[in-house]
Amino acid sequence: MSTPLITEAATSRFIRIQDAELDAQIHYNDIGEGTETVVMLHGSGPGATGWANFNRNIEPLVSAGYRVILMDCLGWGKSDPVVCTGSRSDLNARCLKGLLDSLGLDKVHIIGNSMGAHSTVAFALSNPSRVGKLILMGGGTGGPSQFVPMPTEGIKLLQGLYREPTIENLKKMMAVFVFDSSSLTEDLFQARLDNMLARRDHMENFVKSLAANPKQFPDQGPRLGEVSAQTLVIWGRDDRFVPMDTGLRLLWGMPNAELHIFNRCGHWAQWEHADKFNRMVLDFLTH
Ligand SMILES: O=C(O)/C=C/C(=O)/C=C/C=C(\O)C(=O)O
Repeated sequence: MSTPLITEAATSRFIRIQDAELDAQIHYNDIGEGTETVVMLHGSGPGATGWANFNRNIEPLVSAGYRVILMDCLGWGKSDPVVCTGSRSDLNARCLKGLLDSLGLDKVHIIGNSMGAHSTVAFALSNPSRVGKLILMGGGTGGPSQFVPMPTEGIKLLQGLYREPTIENLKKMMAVFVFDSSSLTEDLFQARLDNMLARRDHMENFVKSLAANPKQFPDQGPRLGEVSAQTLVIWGRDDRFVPMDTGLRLLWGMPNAELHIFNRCGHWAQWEHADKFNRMVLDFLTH
């Protein structure tokens, strides 16, 4: 049976999350009807959303029988604005818990990209019984690289773009974001710019958050050993945002992790190597 055309608009949903510390509206996309659910958490770039980060990865999972949920973190996309003065990884993890509680989902697999991967680890640490398998791409913990000065060139360009959201700064950032920047189309730049300019509050709040707390993604290294979930770590050899040796730290720290490094790949493995990435994810989830 063929999968009907999946669109952002048709799968767009909102939900209110309330707990002792949080009262906010979250936007998410809900696709497919499988008994097993895969949540995808996007990165922290300006204009990033679940849909923008993962649009090449949804259909294969839905066709294979999974329900897919893309959560827009607070401060991105159509979710509420926030100024985050503490750990953004923990904030995203709390939102995810609220979303899963509201949807009645007890246990999910999670794919996290960059900030999304840091947040996946934070969620697994605070809710170990609610995670199935984990896929971490270009992230999983903040903290230093052994080889590359921090902040990296990519993160400096990302922060510059938040401060001055222009097409020129977007193109400068995207040029080091992927290995082969000739794969980036004008349509992609425009969609990103539209996302950014549609939510200037998100852009301004990110800058305020950084000023209040420059370490938005704390080093979770000392606690990695507590994550017992089977984990596939995926990195680009040419990642200029979150260096590849962070992947090695995850591999050393997490008892059930394995690592795949793509050659000729930057910070966006799920997009730059989408077909192989999708095959690897399906294989990892089913075996
Ligand atoms: O500073 C960090 O450790 C994390 C950085 C990111 O999360 C950057 C992500 C960028 C994207 O995924 C994007 O689509 O712009």
